[in-house]
Amino acid sequence: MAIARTLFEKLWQRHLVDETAEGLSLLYIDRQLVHDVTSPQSFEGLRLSNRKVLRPETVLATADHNVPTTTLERSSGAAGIVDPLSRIQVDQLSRNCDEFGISEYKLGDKRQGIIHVIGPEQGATLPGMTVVAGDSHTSTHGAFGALAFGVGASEAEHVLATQCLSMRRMKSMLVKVQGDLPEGVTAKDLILWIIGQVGTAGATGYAIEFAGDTIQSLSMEGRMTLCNMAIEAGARVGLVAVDDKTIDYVRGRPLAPKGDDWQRAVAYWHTLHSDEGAQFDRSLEVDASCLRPMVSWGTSPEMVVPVDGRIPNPALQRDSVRRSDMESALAYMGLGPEQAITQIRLDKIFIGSCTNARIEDLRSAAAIVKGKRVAPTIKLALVVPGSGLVKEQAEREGLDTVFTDAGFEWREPGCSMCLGMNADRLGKGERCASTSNRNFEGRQGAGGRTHLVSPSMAAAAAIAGHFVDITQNW
Ligand SMILES: CC(C)[C@H](C(=O)O)[C@@H](O)C(=O)O
Ligand code: SF4
Repeated sequence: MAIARTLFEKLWQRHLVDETAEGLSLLYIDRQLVHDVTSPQSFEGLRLSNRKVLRPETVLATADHNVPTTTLERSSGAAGIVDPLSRIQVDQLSRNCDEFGISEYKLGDKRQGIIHVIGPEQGATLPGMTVVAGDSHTSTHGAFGALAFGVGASEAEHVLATQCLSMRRMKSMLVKVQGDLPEGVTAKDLILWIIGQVGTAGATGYAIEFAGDTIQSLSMEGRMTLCNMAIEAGARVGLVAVDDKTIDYVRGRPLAPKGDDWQRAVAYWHTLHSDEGAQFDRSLEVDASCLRPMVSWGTSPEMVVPVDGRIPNPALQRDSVRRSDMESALAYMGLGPEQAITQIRLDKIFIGSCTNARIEDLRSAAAIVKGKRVAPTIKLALVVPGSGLVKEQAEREGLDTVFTDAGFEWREPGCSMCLGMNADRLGKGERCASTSNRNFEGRQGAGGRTHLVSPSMAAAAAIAGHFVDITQNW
């Protein structure tokens, strides 16, 4: 009888080119995604060593981090970007792509968007692939049963030149989630809860496979949200087995295989799951039916509590390192011990990012907002679709008007206020309910305070002006 293998092992073996006695593996990389921030050094390295891109057709690029999101600033393409540094990076990406023969979705192209949104949307990310990008949230693509992870600029350069990457094999961790998520509790709440349990370094060195009936009933969007934040638990890779939902999502995408190739691919993709009895190095079981909407209160994604909870009291923490981390997080966040989460008032709302800017995310936020008004105390409420095509789809469904009628701003696609690299930022001391994935100090702008939540929780906070338990009062 064949040995039972995990999904991770299957993907790894399939791409293994060579192995050294020291435990280094050489992997074949099928796809590289490229954005404006991390790629300049990789292309410069190629130029300096007089190398070409080996298989330019396997690389796909777009600018996302530095792009402005107002229609006005976007109307004249890269040349219209006001901030000189951002303009240079966006411009440079186009020049590099032209020089090395790489296809790029430029500003103004409907296919442009956050790299982790457009990869799956275009069918550039397919089950069974190895996918890399100079970006930690490349873990997102693991939702398709692809081995996907972020790499550094020199590794990205190596892949461009050779299509291969030398690395150490990861260990495998199973996160088995069972039961129905209560109404109003989403994949975002699930992953925030998991990170709260294992900690931000808890899965370092592991590839996490999310499995169980809860994961099977999640949409592809929900699975992407989960895998997106695997990196916030320390894991470079997040994985979900391929099933009919995966295949239905991929079918007909512009870069998906066609005809006989499609039939052959589907037959292979059906093998992309962990075998019965496969051994993991570690495992965790989660009962989804007990979960609540989650809110982060501190400056690390592991600092989370349910919305009906209170901020923990550092004085009750015995570990002195943890206690001082909690104290400094509370000082930065301008919050006190035991404060009820629902009493926290917000200044800004951000619905966007590669974690939660897909069509399903916008639909769930719009369902909360419909017919209501953003609280007058909220200075700015932004909705930033993950791609031009998500934006177009949302407009077809009238979601843009639901948001703008309520007082939200409806923007052009990009990373936006997920990180302070473009014009969308928090000011010093400003507090934001954000659907993104990181709440580090200064992440959304110097001195800005981030609370990570799901799209429906962010939408409800915009209307109420403070956090609300959407499972009770909505
Ligand atoms: C700019 C990039 C290197 C970075 C990442 O790797 O994740 C960014 O996308 C982020 O979310 O912090
Ligand atoms: S949306 Fe945020 S997390 Fe995602 S790639 Fe952009 S900056 Fe990174």
